[in-house]
Amino acid sequence: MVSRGTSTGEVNSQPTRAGVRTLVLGGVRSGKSGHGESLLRAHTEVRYLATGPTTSTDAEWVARVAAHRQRRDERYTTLETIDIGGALRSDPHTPTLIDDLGTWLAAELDALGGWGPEPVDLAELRATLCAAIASFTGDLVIISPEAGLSLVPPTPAGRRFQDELGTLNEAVAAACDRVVLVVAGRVVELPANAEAAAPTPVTPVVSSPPSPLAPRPAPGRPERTKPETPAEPGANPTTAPQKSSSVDPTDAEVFETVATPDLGIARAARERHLTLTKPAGSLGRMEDIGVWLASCQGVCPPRPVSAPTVAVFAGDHGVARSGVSAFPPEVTAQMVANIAGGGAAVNVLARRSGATVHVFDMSVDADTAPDVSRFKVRRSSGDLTTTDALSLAEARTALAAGRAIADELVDSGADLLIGGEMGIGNTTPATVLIGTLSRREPVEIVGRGTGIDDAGWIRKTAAIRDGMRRARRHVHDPLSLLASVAGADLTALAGFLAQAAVRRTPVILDGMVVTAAAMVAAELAPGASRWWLAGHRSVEPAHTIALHHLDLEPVLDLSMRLGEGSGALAALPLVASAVDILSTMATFDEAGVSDRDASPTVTDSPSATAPGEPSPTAVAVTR
Ligand SMILES: O=C(O)c1ccc[n+]([C@@H]2O[C@H](COP(=O)([O-])O)[C@@H](O)[C@H]2O)c1
Ligand SMILES: Cc1cc2nc[nH]c2cc1C
Repeated sequence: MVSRGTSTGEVNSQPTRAGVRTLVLGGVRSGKSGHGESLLRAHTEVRYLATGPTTSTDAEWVARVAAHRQRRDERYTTLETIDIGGALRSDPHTPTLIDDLGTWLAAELDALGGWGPEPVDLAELRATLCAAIASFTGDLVIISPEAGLSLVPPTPAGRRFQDELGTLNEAVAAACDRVVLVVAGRVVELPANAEAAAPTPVTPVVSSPPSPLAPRPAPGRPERTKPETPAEPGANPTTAPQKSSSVDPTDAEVFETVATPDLGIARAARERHLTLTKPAGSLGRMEDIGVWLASCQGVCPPRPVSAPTVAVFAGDHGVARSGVSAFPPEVTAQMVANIAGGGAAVNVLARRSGATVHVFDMSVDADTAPDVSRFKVRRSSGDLTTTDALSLAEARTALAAGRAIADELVDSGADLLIGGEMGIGNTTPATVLIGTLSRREPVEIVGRGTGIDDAGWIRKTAAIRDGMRRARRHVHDPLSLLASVAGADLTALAGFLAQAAVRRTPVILDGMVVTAAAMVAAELAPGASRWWLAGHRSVEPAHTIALHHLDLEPVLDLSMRLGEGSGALAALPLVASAVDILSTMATFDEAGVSDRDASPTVTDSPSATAPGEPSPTAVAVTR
């Protein structure tokens, strides 16, 4: 199939460039600086090039500078300079924020005496700056005022500034990978050219909120977000799963707005916990889990979990041929047959909890049973070290398949979903995704997967390094990222996890591989992670980083590293118990048990005992 839109191929003429250069335009108080800072939030070290003076006799200016500084944290090193070209050239790697080009231009005009009637030629200055931007290799965010939307200024100096700034912005935009416009805190992606700006078949278009997790299309792709689907008439919008929509692959990466689990119900569940016959908080995290599930169901007390359902996404990966796993790729197809036959760990654990297991061959390098392969995208995904794992069209097909699977399972009554996976070599693409999105170094995050030895670990680290080098340029475009390195199984998983959230269905995440897909799903469908519970912490080092990135605390930490959905299933009995606690445990009133702080109230009876000796007949229990 021919892909549409952007290509995931090698488009950068400088193969060592890993960063993204973004020009953030906006008016005064538009939110442009805050948005620019959010783009660099994942970095532990950011250089801040302040183009304006940080001290002044102008108290209002000092207050503005202080407000900006307060928003930034200790990760920032500030360099006050107007030689921003020189600063970029002297360190072209460290993630850098330039704030902003307007003050830089004003300072340059000051220095050149450019405010007078004689025009000064800034072409060389612009070209030098743009060359420095073009050769910058790290993440770079440049803030600049969009002054062209105001009236033509009444003074020659004002007109000079507005004209020069417009010309400068256009030149800098051409040197950047992305350009966004911030208006009233809303971020609009500006397409690279007229062709890219042409209307896409997808409607409607709404501007996305300035969430740091909001999907950020690649340069040239308009931002597209579907509005939340209205609930069925009469249905409680939080208790009724959203209606299923058949997912067209051409539209696969566009998700409806994810609703928030019901906060009112969460509050009611928390209050109910206080009435149950136990000291407040004594069931620890089990209490939180019950509250979470009640808020997902939109009802308190929650209904028992009645149809937990596991979907195992299976696929082979070209990279597995390079000795990155302890097992040969043939094991994927063999294990798919084992799971379909009910003999794998996932089946055993599911039987214990009454869960149903489905296995889906997305990209196994062999023929599998027809019912298992009905969503199959291709035989084995490409080797991520040298080529795109999928074409963009295949990635869309896989994403749509994952979404359709979530829809099918929810429509057939699943009230809790578990994503699992099976695929020899899949910890390599999963680690590449986590490393890329969390901006970690490969050696920090490489684990031993199925149990590779030291030589295998070295090969795997090199493969992850190569994959991350290819993936980095797609860090702001989840679909391209999936196509570039994830493969069909992990892409389908991402679609499945995001769609479950759209359908307001709670999910227990499994190990590192599933959580890697979840990180991309959270980019595709901001807010989806509120519908997810982390079942366990796998021994893979990347898993801890992924959980931290998603702000999820695992239920179990049992040193597991199997995959298949096993860690999530190990947590399922606890989740079911957490629900039962809220729904079937007796309250203090029902059981006639005295609550804490039940202060004895002595009656007016003349026969009252001495203070401190309450008699059973004379004491009324208060709560
Ligand atoms: O998800 C995890 O935390 C996890 C950790 C280690 C191994 N796995 C499973 O092991 C397989 C991938 O391991 P490997 O060494 O072949 O990349 C794959 O089938 C996964 O289900 C999964
Ligand atoms: C046997 C086997 C079972 C698995 N289940 C998930 N990943 C696996 C990897 C292997 C090798």
